[in-house]
Amino acid sequence: MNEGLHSSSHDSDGASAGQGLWQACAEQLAQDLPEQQFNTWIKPLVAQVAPDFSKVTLLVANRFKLDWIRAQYAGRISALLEGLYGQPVTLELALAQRESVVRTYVRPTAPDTPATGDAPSAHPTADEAPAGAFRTRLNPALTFETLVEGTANRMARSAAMHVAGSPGHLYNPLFIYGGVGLGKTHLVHAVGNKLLQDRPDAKVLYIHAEQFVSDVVKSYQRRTFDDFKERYHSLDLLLIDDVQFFANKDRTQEEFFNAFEALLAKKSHIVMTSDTYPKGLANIHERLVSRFDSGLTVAIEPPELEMRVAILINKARAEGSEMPEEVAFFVAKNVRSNVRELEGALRKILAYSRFNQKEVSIQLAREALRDLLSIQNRQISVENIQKTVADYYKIKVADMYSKKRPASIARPRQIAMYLAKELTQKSLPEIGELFGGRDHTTVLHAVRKIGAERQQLTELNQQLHVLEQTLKG
Ligand SMILES: Nc1ncnc2c1ncn2[C@@H]1O[C@H](COP(=O)(O)OP(=O)(O)OP(=O)(O)O)[C@@H](O)[C@H]1O
Repeated sequence: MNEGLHSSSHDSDGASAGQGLWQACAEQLAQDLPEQQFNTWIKPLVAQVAPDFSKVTLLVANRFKLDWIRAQYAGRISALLEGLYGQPVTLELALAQRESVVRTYVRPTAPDTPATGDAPSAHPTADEAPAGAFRTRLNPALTFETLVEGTANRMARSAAMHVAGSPGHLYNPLFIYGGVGLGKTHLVHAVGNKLLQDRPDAKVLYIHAEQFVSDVVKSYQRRTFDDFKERYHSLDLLLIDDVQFFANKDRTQEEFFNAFEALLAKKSHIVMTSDTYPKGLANIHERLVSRFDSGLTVAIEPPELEMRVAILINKARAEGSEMPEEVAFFVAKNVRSNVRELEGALRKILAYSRFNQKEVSIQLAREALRDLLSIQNRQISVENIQKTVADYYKIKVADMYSKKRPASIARPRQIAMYLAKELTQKSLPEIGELFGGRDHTTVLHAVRKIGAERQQLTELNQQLHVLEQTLKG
């Protein structure tokens, strides 16, 4: 399988070990990716591995491939290398001929342009895409089926589904905004994929705003504006990602305004994403901002705990692995910021599990994520215990202080008191105070009761174990 994989090292001593690291990574990718993807993008890569393994440089044949690998695979490769080696590995992508090293696995960076100028970006344009491969630029893997629903994205998702089902009617334009890695790109691809599934002849284009800027500049340079207009104005559905990148690009904004008006006039649909709501956009013409806001504007929020757990379990399954719920809970509790980070954590855990041939467990997750967890270096507080226990038993945090007595609430509360005594330096009266002003004897009773039951009941012991592991990070 690996005959086509090349590897070289900066010195001959490290050569075979370096080769081993890259080959192990590539073998994993060969298993994880569809064969065609692997053969097209990964197999031709030449790896240079630093003797101490701290850095892997992948040499890529051309700019287009480099951008694509950076966008699609760098995060995954990086996590795999790190998982295999057990320590951070810097990943770089460089052009093979010129060896000019390009920074990698970050989001596409904004072109370095003067405040009012438009300049071509590093993205390939539609004309440069390999024949047939990226006509719509849709990623077929990003569908509604693979997008986990939760409170955080419910409104955006249902509006997007509506648009995919009957484009050109309600919610035009649809403007989706939210922080990084929350699934905006995924959602817009899902709209395109769904529409194409129902109407394979529909003209759909997904484009990142930077690519649009680049297209505008190129058509100015080459005087091919008619082609440009023909391409954009004839679409049935335009999906445009990260429109905040239009800031200060005057000509681009003008062309986008024209395309926008043309598309709306012929009842084509426009779906846009941004990191902020329309009025929060800086350096974008007022007439454009008011157009952005003229359909439906919806936010995507950071996913809540249960959604994060569901995402982890689903994604692990999609990778052919089962992630036990308690492990997903542990990871979701510790990785909160966004879905991209959650995916990164999952990849690390799966790579670590495969490489060490160990089953996925909390202990393994803790080892695989040790850097991430040590950064957090969290101090265990009573509030944290109350929140974690409430999440775990699906009760409200407020019930930790309330006077309610049903067993479904009283028992988790006792468990939280027990953990507070066990994991913090607080005294019994202090803990009682933090549990809604309860007497210290109530706390003592809970501590003794749970401590004794833990010896008898395997299930309780197991639950406490999960909670302790989660809290200790
Ligand atoms: N609800 C979800 N269910 C499943 N996967 C999700 C969900 N939300 C996000 N993801 C995944 O998380 C990753 C990051 O999402 P995406 O690229 O869509 O984020 P984004 O909001 O566009 O971020 P950015 O602003 O950085 O471009 C993707 O791999 C996406 O498939």
